[in-house]
Amino acid sequence: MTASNLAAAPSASMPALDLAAPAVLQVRGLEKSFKKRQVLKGLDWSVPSGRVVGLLGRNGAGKTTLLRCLLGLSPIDGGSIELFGDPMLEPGGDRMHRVGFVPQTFDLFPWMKVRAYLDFTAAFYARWDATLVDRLLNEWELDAKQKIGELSQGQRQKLAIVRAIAPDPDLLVLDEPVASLDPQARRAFMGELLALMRAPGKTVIFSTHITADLERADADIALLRDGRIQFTRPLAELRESLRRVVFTRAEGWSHAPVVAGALKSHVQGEQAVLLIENPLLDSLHAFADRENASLRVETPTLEDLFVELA
Ligand SMILES: Nc1ncnc2c1ncn2[C@@H]1O[C@H](COP(=O)(O)OP(=O)(O)OP(=O)(O)O)[C@@H](O)[C@H]1O
Repeated sequence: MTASNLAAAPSASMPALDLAAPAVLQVRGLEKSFKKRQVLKGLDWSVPSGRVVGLLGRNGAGKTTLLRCLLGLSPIDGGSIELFGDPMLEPGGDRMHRVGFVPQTFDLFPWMKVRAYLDFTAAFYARWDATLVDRLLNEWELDAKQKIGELSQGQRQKLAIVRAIAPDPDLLVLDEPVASLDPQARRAFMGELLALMRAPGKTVIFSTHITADLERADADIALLRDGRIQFTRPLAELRESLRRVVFTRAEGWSHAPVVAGALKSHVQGEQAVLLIENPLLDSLHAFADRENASLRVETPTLEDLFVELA
């Protein structure tokens, strides 16, 4: 059997994102190591303006490291980063008025009260939406008079989000922004985020393990694996094109069938399981008949995709 007789449309034909849109972020050959551990291995990434991008990757894949490097918060060992078309060499500068960042943990200024902290932060920004701040404090039940050190982890995360959104950033970067939020707050947050950021020219990049949030956001999915971004594609497009294909036969499989367009395959007892891009169903059925196997073709959930690909 040859690869081509089972399926067509190899990965190289994957339609790309709209690259005509100006890139907010252009990363080339990014390298980053901690001592001998190389975390980012010549990573290339282009994020067009106006997208909501979910950064997926396993624990330790390097998501936090990447986000920190992008914003100049962590020095890089090689490659280049352009933010809004200019080289990113260090944090700060005028450009930072256009960027909001929500770190994974927020433990600054524990002695400050919420209101004082927000007023203090507002002074650094050219734009600051005080009306939005008051509305979010109210809706997210944050007490302006409470000290930050007395807030729960989830409340701190909400505060960090308010602080990041208030300057009306053009690029919002969030590192697992909803990990500490309860489902209600998560839903409200995602709604708020999308309402604010689904405006022309606004871009959001957020890392998460919660695939339901990516679905709610109808985000583009960027997969970080082996120190590189493997792809960045709209979720709807992934759903449309990827299928989980299961061949089953009693005598099992010595190895998984070789199929063009297969992104991943493994053998599990009687089953050979493949994740295939744009499978040709007639060819798959013919192969199953020849091999005396049954065939099942499923549309994977995003969680399935994450488990298979990450
Ligand atoms: N300051 C540091 N010093 C040494 N090693 C580090 C440092 N920061 C991160 N690492 C290592 O770099 C790798 C990537 O870590 P990173 O936190 O970026 O992963 P992640 O994808 O964000 O993980 P998670 O999903 O668990 O948050 C890990 O192996 C981690 O141990």
